[in-house]
Amino acid sequence: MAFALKAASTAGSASLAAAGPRRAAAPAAGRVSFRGASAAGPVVAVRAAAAAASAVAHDRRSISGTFAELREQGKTALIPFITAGDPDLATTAKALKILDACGSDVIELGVPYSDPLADGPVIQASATRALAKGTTFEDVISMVKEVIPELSCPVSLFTYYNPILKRGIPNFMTIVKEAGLRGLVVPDVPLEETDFLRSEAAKNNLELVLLTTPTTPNERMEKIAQASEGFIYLVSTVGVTGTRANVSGKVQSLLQDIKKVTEKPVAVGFGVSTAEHVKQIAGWGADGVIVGSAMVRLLGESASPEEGLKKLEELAKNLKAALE
Ligand SMILES: O=P(O)(O)OC[C@@H](O)[C@@H](O)c1c[nH]c2ccccc12
Repeated sequence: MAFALKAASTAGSASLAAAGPRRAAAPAAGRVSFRGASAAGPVVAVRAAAAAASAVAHDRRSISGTFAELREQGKTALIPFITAGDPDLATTAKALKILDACGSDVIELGVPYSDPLADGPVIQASATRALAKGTTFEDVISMVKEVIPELSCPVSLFTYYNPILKRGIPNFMTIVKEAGLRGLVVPDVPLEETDFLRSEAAKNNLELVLLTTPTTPNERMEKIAQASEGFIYLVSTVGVTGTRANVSGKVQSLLQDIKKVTEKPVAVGFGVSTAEHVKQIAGWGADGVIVGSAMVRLLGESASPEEGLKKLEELAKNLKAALE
């Protein structure tokens, strides 16, 4: 069982406002293979070549470099989140290429985990399916290692703390770096415990993204803003992930509060799913939008992987167009 152990030391994390409902660990079944994933088409190669050519001033493949370039262009980053292994790793590989080809600026790839914090029902169900397929951390890493060289945007790994602790922080960071990943989001690690994580990540050219929420006190938000790398993840609302009809109007003032204390880019996530949402958030001055559940649902709940990928492509194009 890859992810069944709980990290007792991280319980009661103060990084997020609310913890999601808990559920039982999913049984690991037969392994899946990502091999056989075909390239997403010529547009992928064209984009990768263009990215290589423009990687002069900024490190285009780092998260902060990507944001620096976008800021110069006055653009807002599109950051999709998908769960690795749902419906299977071959489809995840294709999804990464499609998201990249559609103009995603950073991709957050979630490692499926049995005891998540703040994952809403859509992402929980997706992780359960991925684990039931037997998806392990090692499988995710092997898939990523093959796919990342074909992408032009940086990929950040989203994982809970336990899979990191289990492997040992320095060892984990080496594995992640060697897979070509450029960032890490670890939602259940409190700020107070991030120093070692950040320094080990930095040794491996990985940026550690921290999260702030509407209930984070100002003083703490400032420390998070100082310590966060790549960008600051502004959680739009209290509660768990999942699509919502509207974006909380509080986001506008939260963005202003953060921007008073830092020049680092700020990306907004939780409940963001439509073209109207991303336009509104971009209009409020956010540097990026993170879209998880809406993408995850399309991939995991479509009649076939092909249909899921097609719908994913439509959504990504639609959101990207809204940000142009
Ligand atoms: O699903 P949403 O509402 O679009 O939110 C993004 C989110 O999925 C992703 O960043 C995420 C998935 N699980 C999380 C747990 C904590 C913080 C963030 C996350």
